Amino acid sequence: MTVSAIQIRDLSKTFGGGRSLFGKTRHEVRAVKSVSLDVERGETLAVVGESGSGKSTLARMLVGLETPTAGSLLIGGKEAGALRRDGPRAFGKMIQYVFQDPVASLNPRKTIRDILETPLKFLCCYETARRRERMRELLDAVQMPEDTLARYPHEFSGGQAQRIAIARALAAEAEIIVLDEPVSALDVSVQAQVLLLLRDLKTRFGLTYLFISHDLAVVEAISDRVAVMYFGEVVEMAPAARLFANPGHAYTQRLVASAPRIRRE
Ligand SMILES: Nc1ncnc2c1ncn2[C@@H]1O[C@H](COP(=O)(O)OP(=O)(O)OP(=O)(O)O)[C@@H](O)[C@H]1O
Repeated sequence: MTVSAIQIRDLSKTFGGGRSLFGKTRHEVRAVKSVSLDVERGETLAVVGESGSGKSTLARMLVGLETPTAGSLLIGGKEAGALRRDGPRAFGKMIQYVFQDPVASLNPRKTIRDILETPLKFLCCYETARRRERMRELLDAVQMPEDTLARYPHEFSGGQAQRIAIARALAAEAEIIVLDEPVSALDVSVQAQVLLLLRDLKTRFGLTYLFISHDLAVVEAISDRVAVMYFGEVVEMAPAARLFANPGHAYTQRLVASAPRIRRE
């Protein structure tokens, strides 16, 4: 039996509630409500929904940036908490995260060499020569020139910076990458290039993507299956072609009806 890349069961996250230090009742937000889904190895599963539907909270729980209130989460068949207790190295080799704002996600005081070398030192390549070789391979994979290494994040456009952030995520050779609105901050023409790159990398390295987006045109261009979130719940889950041709849930129908379209190659 093949093990799913990610297995989520009844996962919930509630923010707030209880009382503040000063005794005031804190407003409770149920950001994610009992979500269950599997991400199969080698697929791109998109999680789509409008702002506030809980997509990012779900993604952040996957990579340990938020702690679930309830439910279970298996990554590569292993319980996520146990995997984290094995240490950041074991966890980082299983799953990586790419943020929406590429420039903000790269430390402005560090050169790209430092940014790429840190995970390599930590996760895999203990020899300097091997690290140099890996950095060249990583830049080549994201189609950036070698002189990128000596420069700083602010010297790059948003699209270039996102390529560097993707290279950093690839450094650990993790099979699963969570991409949280990775092209939302980019111009439409640059979006298309980065989406093509992501598709190429997925095939080349046998990656699995969980792709968070509010943008249905982007989702249609990249995903194999789509989960639709609405007020913290997954209300529909279907292969992308079927969902766009024949949306089932009333909310999905509204989303699809109002979205512009990008054609698949
Ligand atoms: N740290 C937090 N504390 C309190 N409430 C939060 C926190 N993070 C998220 N929320 C709330 O949880 C709900 C879901 O937010 P989330 O960011 O997951 O949605 P989203 O679909 O990713 O939207 P967006 O695309 O705008 O980020 C929202 O109501 C949000 O205000």
